[in-house]
Amino acid sequence: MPNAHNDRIASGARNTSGAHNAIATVSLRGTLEEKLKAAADAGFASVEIFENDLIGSALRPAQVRAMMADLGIRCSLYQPFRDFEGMPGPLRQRAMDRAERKFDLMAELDTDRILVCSNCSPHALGERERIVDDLRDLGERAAARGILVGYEALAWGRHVNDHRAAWSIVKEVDHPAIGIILDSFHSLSRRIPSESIREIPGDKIVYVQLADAPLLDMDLLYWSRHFRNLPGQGGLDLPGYVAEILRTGYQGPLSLEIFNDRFRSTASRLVAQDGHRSLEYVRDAARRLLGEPTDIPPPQPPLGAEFVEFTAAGQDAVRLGATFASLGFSEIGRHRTKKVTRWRQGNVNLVINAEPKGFVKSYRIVHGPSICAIGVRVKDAEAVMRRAAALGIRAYSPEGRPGRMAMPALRGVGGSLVYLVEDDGAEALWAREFEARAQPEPGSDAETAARVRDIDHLAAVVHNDEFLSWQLYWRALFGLEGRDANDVIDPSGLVHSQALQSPDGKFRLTLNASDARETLSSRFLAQGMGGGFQHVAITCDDIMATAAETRARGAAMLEIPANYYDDLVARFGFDDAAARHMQQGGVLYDEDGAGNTYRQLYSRAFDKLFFFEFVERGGTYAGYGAPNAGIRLAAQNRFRAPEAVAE
Ligand SMILES: O=C(O)c1ccc(O)c(O)c1
Ligand SMILES: [Mg+2]
Repeated sequence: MPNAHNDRIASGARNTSGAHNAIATVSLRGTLEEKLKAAADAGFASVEIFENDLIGSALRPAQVRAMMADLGIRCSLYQPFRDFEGMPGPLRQRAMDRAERKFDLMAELDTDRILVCSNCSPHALGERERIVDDLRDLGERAAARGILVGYEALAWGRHVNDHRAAWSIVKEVDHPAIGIILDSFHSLSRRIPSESIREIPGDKIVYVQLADAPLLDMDLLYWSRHFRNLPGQGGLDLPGYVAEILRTGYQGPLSLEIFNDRFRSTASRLVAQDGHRSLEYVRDAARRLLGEPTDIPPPQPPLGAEFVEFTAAGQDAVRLGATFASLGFSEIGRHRTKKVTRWRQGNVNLVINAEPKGFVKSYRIVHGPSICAIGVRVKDAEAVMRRAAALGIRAYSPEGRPGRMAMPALRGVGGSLVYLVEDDGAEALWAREFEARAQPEPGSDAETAARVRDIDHLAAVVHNDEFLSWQLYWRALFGLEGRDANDVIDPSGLVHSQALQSPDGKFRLTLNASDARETLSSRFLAQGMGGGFQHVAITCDDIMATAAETRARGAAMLEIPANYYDDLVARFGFDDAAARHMQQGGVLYDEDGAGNTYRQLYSRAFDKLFFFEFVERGGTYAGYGAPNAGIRLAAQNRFRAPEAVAE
């Protein structure tokens, strides 16, 4: 063998075979140049070059190689090589010739690994002996070039569609240049137990591709080509899968191979950054499953929401305060040095920040009066900050004034902030930062409103492009779990909704996104210039009393139509008087079938930007009143500006 060639392969193998993060070019939007740049910028050490991305590129392979060298990344896999094994007659020779041409190309790209996916051709023969012979022949050719071939079972392969079958073939081929490629989508979509990976020695795994996916009942090929997403964004057990791979001793890259229509239209920088985050998350989660040491602190689910901060100045701040008061909140504190007030009811803290400079001012200019930050209670804020840094989540520090922060903060996905409040230090923090105002007189509104308790959940409306980013952020950093996913019917289109919550249910979020241009979610995004928190749901002990009190204080509450209450009578057997009473209060109702109940009441929106909900949970009701969401949207829709309605 010529030495120069061997050295090249050896150095290529050295740089691309160690444990690192990789991404397939098919996962990213844009030209091949844009994809490579986005991957490098996000911190990936290597890429899988997807054949079509190269074929469609104006760059010659040598130019691609030079560009990768400039960017400091490598090509760790060339893929896919299709319809190879078990071909009849002359097609077999064609497949071998085709492989030789691709090996030439791989030398130009300076990559030493190729993916052969199981044959999908109608011509493919299923005879095992022939398949084994073909792969062995390919192994000889690959070995002569210093190339490693990985055989991947596509979930819809004609004869081989299960990694256990692929492994049994590779084992029989028994050639040093032939190994297996594992792809989590193909394995987990078919519900193949991940423990089966224990049969495979780590050094026979040539490459590992990872993708999560929402749990859909769908044709495998269609599901795979359009709905894959990043580990932590779907419903497959990626940590369990990766744990089994690491257990084999596999030392190669973990690589994202995400076929997803949305990713193809989202900025490649965002997908690449999220992708890197998702791999850090899944590697860490897998190591924890194995009981191995990890470099980063574990996810800490928030113990609750300590406060919600609104940015509003001047007359907006005055109107917002009046809105809070009408909902039963009292102003109980003023910041010692800033134009910030603290409002409280039960254990719920709302903050109005009217500072004329800094982050809150910029946020206000862009988004209008809005929720610019939330404060979450955690046990150990410093550990959360370290985990965030490892996941590429930026800390927030006010320009030029580091160390002046009362509590640490992180950038959220949409640009709002997430403050971390240590659970045992919350009261001391408020006392230090805020001067208390006179407490309300006994018997005042604030007293009767003491039946109000805590923040039940926070709801965000986000751009469709960012819907999965938000999920990854909250799952990877804080260990939230995905719960109800719903499609809600808005009068102007469909809204996707996803609930996330801490394992103990103390901290909950719901995310909403819509593609339709005129849904309330979409109009919020247009009006508020981007995604963010849109509503705050607050628990109370007696929602009928809260409904009466808010109205008595003149709060603008959302009216629910009479038809809804006729339907409640029909569905749940309420008597008419009870239904009319609920109608007067604008109270919506749901039951879960096990006798647990949910009652909810909405305020009108403030400048069409955000609103409040009171909820009374009866028993262990775990949802968010999903059957009522469409009713609420229809009611809010009636308050659209007349010119918008006339469109
Ligand atoms: O959908 C496909 O054709 C395809 C190709 C290559 C892969 O690695 C894969 O997982 C799927
Ligand atoms: Mg694959």
